[in-house]
Amino acid sequence: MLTVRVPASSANLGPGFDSIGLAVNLYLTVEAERAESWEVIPLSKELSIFPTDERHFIVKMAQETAKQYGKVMPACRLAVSSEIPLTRGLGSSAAAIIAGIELANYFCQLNLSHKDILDISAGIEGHPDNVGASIYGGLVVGSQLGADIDLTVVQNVNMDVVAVIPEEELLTESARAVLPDQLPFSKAVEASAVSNQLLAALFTENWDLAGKMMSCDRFHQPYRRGLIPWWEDVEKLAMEAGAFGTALSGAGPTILCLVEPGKGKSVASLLEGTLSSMRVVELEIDRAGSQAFVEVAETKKSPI
Ligand SMILES: Nc1ncnc2c1ncn2[C@@H]1O[C@H](COP(=O)(O)OP(=O)(O)OP(=O)(O)O)[C@@H](O)[C@H]1O
Ligand SMILES: N[C@@H](CCO)C(=O)O
Repeated sequence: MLTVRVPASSANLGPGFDSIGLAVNLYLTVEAERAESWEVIPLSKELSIFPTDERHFIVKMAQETAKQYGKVMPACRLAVSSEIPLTRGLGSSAAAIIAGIELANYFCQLNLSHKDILDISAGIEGHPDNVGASIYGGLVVGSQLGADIDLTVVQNVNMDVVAVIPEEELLTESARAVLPDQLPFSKAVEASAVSNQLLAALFTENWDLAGKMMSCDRFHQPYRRGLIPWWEDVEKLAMEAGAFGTALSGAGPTILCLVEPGKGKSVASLLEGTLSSMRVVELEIDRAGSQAFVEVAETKKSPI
């Protein structure tokens, strides 16, 4: 029995569009064993909308990966559970892609490195922000220039994280459809400077400056505001509650609130009191990234 556990991720942190990602402690878990034919058993209610045979997205990802390496993915029985809400901007699709790749890696003995998994998954997603964070954990900064992908993993960044997760879903595809094809040169220069400044501020723990930069994004947030009518209200409440910055989590509609270390609980409880129609979740940064374990005894798991 193979168990794969992949963390959720919040992409962009505002201005780091398609580049910055943060792994957080909500997990997609897949238990897999060889079987006569494909069977996918959803253990979380939200996952029961998906096909239970080889049309399942995770199966397709496994099969596609195996094929890339000239192998055939053997049929398996998968038990899938997830704490990652779907289509809310917390990287559910990235986690599912990585789970599929991990299955192929084990059952087809592909011996893939983290970088191989990054190259395959970013190739599928089109950007390395969510997949990078889910593979490596921590805060990642990625660049994807054609097929050339580079990623820096930063583990010693410390801040508290609160996510405001609404009932409404928003497909990444729809949130990307409102973005412009081009940015004027002067705007692109500003957008790049804001993103650079955000990272410098986070790394030097200049929280006020980091928060300011999160609100100065030029790449995507101005275009996506119209999709999320309550965004401004949540932003205002979060800042009043003590967050140093807020941003759309990935393509939204979840709002990510970043908070100075130690203050996350109080921000979360203040927001919970005022935002009764949304889930307010205090999260931690996941530092381990994607993990695959083979069951060697009833209760003992060994990392592969
Ligand atoms: N556990 C899963 N099993 C099967 N399919 C999944 C699973 N998780 C995600 N998906 C697929 O990914 C889609 C959601 O991807 P989408 O990119 O729209 O949102 P997201 O990844 O949750 O958010 P974001 O990319 O903004 O962080 C789902 O509608 C479904 O098709
Ligand atoms: N960087 C991506 C994340 C969602 O896949 C976006 O904002 O569209």
